[in-house]
Amino acid sequence: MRSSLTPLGPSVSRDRIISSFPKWYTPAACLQLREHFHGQVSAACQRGNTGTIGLRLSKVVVVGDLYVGKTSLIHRFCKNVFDHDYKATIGVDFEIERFEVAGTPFSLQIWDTAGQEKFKCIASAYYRGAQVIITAFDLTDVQTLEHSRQWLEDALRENEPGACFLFLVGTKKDLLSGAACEQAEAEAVRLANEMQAEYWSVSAKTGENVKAFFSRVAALAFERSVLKDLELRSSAPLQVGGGDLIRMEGCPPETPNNRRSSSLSCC
Ligand SMILES: Nc1nc2c(ncn2[C@@H]2O[C@H](COP(=O)(O)OP(=O)(O)OP(=O)(O)O)[C@@H](O)[C@H]2O)c(=O)[nH]1
Ligand SMILES: [Mg+2]
Repeated sequence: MRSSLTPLGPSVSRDRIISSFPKWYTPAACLQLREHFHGQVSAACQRGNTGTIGLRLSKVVVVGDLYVGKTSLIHRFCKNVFDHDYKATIGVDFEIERFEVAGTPFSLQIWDTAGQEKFKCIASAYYRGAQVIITAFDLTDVQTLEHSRQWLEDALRENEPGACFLFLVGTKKDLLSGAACEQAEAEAVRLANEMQAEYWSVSAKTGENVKAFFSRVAALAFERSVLKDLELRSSAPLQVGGGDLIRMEGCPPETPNNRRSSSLSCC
């Protein structure tokens, strides 16, 4: 039986349907080398036993220096557009992107933050509760790669240790080729490994790797959400509706030991 919990609104477009697990960009810096969904996740999806995953938004935060192309990357993916003119992001902005992963509805809320120093305090207020942190740098500007570590540290400070998937993304791939591109990527892969992040090179201008990258983000975030949800439901007292409003007769009263941990709640 499939889950009856489906989000409101129109169904997802065909290019947001992820049926097989998307591959990494390079095995030299990737979060996991599996080519299939986790067995428990596949089984849960087949049975329609994915709880409220379809109703939730997973938060993705994109950080990095000004002018590296954060907004362009998000707009290429969400709107399939590219603008040559630079318009600085003021504070934050977000897009919601709906997917169907392994037959289950799943949504990402993608936060675009400002790289300009003067807006940093506004933007950093939105780092909390991220399930994915994407640190973007410009492949043609090594300084922006050097600053990536600081951006990541700032974003991680607002989140629970180990709660976020980390990605390091080199932008403007269309501006580099040959040895220059290989060298920039090699340096980035080194840093990605130090940061325990997955590395991707993309171009918002040509669209190269943009869809593949966000599909990978969505699949990893989805998988972790389903696993967390299964874990919570297997340890929670029997409830109707998955909430705390209605309790089945005979269930023990809530105690500090059986209360749901807030650190495990939905991101
Ligand atoms: N050639 C090329 N130019 C790009 C690419 N991505 C972005 N740009 C250009 O780089 C400039 C900055 O892009 P934005 O996306 O506005 O940069 P941002 O990181 O959002 O900047 P802030 O909002 O100030 O933090 C713009 O002029 C874009 O057209 C790309 O993939 N290739
Ligand atoms: Mg921007």
